[in-house]
Amino acid sequence: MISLNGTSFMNNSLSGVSRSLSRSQRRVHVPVVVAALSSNGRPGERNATLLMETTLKEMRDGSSAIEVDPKSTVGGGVDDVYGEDRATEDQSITPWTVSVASGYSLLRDPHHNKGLAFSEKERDAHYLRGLLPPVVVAQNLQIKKLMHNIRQYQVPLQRYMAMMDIQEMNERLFYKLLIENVEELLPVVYTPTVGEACQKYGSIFRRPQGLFISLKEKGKILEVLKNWPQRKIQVIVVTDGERILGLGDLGCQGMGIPVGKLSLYTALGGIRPSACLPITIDVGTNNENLLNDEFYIGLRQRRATGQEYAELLHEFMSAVKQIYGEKVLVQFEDFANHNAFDLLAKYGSTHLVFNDDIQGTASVVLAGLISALKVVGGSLADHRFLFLGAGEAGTGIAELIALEISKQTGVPLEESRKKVWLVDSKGLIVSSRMESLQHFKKPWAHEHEPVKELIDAIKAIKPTVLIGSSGAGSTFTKEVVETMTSLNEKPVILALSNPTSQSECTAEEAYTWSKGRAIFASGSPFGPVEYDGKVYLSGQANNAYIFPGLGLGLIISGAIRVHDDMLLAASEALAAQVTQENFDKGLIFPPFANIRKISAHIAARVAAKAYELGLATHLPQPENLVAYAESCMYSPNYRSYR
Ligand SMILES: O=C([O-])CC(=O)C(=O)O
Ligand SMILES: [Mg+2]
Repeated sequence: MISLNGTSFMNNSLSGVSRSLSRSQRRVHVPVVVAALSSNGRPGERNATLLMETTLKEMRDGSSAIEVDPKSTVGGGVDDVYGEDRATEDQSITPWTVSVASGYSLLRDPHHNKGLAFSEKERDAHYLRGLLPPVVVAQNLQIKKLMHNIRQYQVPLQRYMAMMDIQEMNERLFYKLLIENVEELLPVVYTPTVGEACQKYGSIFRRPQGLFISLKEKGKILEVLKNWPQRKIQVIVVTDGERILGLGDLGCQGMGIPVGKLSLYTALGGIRPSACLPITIDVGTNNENLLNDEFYIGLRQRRATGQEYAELLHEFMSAVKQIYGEKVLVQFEDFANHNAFDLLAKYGSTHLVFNDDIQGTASVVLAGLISALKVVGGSLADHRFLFLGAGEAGTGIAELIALEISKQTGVPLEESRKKVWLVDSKGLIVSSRMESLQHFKKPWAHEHEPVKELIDAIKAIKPTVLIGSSGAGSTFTKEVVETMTSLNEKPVILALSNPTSQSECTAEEAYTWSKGRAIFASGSPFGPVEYDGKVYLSGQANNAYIFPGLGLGLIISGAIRVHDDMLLAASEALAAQVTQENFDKGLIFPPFANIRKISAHIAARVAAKAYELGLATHLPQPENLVAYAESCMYSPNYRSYR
């Protein structure tokens, strides 16, 4: 018996656990939790807030509050126990955790709460009697009710807030809702609404999500990471908020992005939620509006740069590897160009890192192009590509196109790059500008006389494919689209900038101005367009197709590095999922409704590449990687608590 503040604590539950565990179960890392009992030791009066220091420390290694019926976990749900080298879920290990929660706190624990779906037996076993009204409802009915409620909100931000409330209240319900209504809810929890949520994050802020690491935490980042309740992290999405979508510097309020991206890692890629960690690094903001906004939640100072910035990021990257090991995937998201390329180059050879805006966008767009060519004809090498925007997305896509052309034709990369031209704010990137170009633009400085305007670059280069990646809205004007249409029977036009307000043109503009001839896709979603009596659908060329499956592939193979060939493999896997039926509707991407299947195929191809390149550590390689990827996916169905 241990005494703390005059209250007695006994570790009855703990000994119960030890007795119940088989030897194989003990072999895995079972989080040891000592339930705090009141002086009379009646478990009904357990109070999770009275846990001892040491217990809390152990809980940080990944504990939960509920003993789960193993029969109810098939297909996922083992988010409390983990093996050493397993994928996202471990079905070979009987899940086992110890209850530390009172019924009251159970209802407030989003990882385990089931609301009205707690069965009669569970209500008895977990001290829930009286805390819920008598009715017991199925998860499907809860979904039906919530969808009905969400549809009542006309304002997208209200829908976003409703979804965040559900996520904070009942995690499994949130994910089931999202998975089963993905096409309707993706624009709510993700692009475009998440952009508005970040802009207003200070005002709508209720409960913190994710981990905030600011300059104040310099020298203490390892300790900060230890404050996060889960230790077995598989994916981190981190931003410093400097370039949130096409909305610019939103400082600390960029947190909405890692939170949104990670909810897609789970919903679309099946990574269990407890293995996902959203992080915002706050080094200040140069956004005057935010600095003067009384509701701003971040550091009220201008951005740290140079050595101060590099040191904080380095401490972060080192701490992450120290605490989570070398197989944790760190996804850089929405960093400004000048840092994004440097971070990827600096940590690409020592950490499992991935930049979604450079590599994820590149991979999804390459997939779109591979499938567009089935409609337009020719091989990649037969086409000419012109970009508006030469930042992370533009140069990232350009490079992947060139790599794929070289792979297909065997010509050197330098030659393949000549098929690709980029326009930035100063005009066409040409060799006479070489001296003043940022390093990531230099490979694209081809021989040509200077051209200032996009429209003149189109007339000079005569591209077959036009890609917008500048973050500046309404730049594909009527004249731009008409010129592309005069040059091509089926011009491929991709307006990638996000959110909707920053899109280079709308779907309606693309179809109307091209007289229905454009092959169009956009970064933010657009609804169907009717032109001349025909309905045109447009795909969403968004990295959400790629990163969840890519992440799953890296995790199941235990990959230790991301390699360009994995991005090419992901593109090919995605393109292979586009059916004739999709093409007939004008789509060059498959519908998001099938995204979990798509992610499994992407994961399988990425994992296969990891094995082929010797970058996988989970050996032996599973025979059927698609089936294996599917079997590792988190299921949001409720588990039964004994
Ligand atoms: O978040 C999105 O929708 C796509 C993306 O990475 C960006 O625009 O930065
Ligand atoms: Mg992004």
